[in-house]
Amino acid sequence: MSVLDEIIDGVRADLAERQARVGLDELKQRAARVPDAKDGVAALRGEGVRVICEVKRSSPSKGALAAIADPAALAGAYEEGGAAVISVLTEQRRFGGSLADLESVRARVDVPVLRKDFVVTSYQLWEARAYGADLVLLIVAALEQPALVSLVERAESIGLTPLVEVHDEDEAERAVDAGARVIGVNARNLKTLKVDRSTFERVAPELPAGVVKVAESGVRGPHDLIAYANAGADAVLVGESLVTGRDPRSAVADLVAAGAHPALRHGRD
Ligand SMILES: O=C(O)c1ccccc1NCC(=O)[C@H](O)[C@H](O)COP(=O)(O)O
Repeated sequence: MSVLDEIIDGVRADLAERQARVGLDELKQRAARVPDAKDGVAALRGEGVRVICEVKRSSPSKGALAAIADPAALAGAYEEGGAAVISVLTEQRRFGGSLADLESVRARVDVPVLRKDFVVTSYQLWEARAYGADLVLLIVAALEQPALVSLVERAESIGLTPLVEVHDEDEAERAVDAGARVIGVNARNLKTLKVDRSTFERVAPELPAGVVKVAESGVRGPHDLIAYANAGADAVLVGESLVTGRDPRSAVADLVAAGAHPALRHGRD
């Protein structure tokens, strides 16, 4: 069984438990009380390379990364450093996240918030909205094409911007066919968990000009952001190097400054 399959088995078990506790109607009522979602596309497109900063406690590849006692404070530091979007991992078993993390981050920051999880049903989209997310991750490798298409449409219909994650050219084609407006190319191979930064430069040319292109994983500092930007990235998604470094606010500020350099504009759409 692959790591992805193992993670999804756990996600389905936890999901069944939550669905037994909170019905869909109750979730929708809660979502109706949350302010309208912010526009994820607008947040990720524009001058400079946008930086998506992740609240990441642990991971299947590295185990425990950081004891994040106050995810809202960390997200606040990211926002002060210039983050365009805050990504919150809500998967519990392998990443140590929760919907409570999402809710507390949402209450703290003004920038859009991404629910990063292994979404397999529309119930999880309603959860994302009910806990204040503006964007939601959909992983192509985790979904058959009809399910992907339906989740992209449902996410958009309830105001969420789907960030559709791919790992190769075939998945990129599926994401485009599903109507994704924001596509993330993840450099982390889900079978080996190894990061290969060249994945982005190989896959990104398959994506249409109008799509927002996000380079995910493996950003250790400004030099990696610059390399991704030169390969066409509109935004980068950064987790580990921010939660394991000493000063998240200044680390984000350094990334944002590197991404704002005028020379980078020539390599991007
Ligand atoms: O991080 C992992 O080990 C991992 C394993 C299996 C599926 C997903 C995984 N990570 C999710 C991510 O996509 C990253 O958290 C995100 O791109 C940030 O990457 P990094 O900056 O390298 O922490």
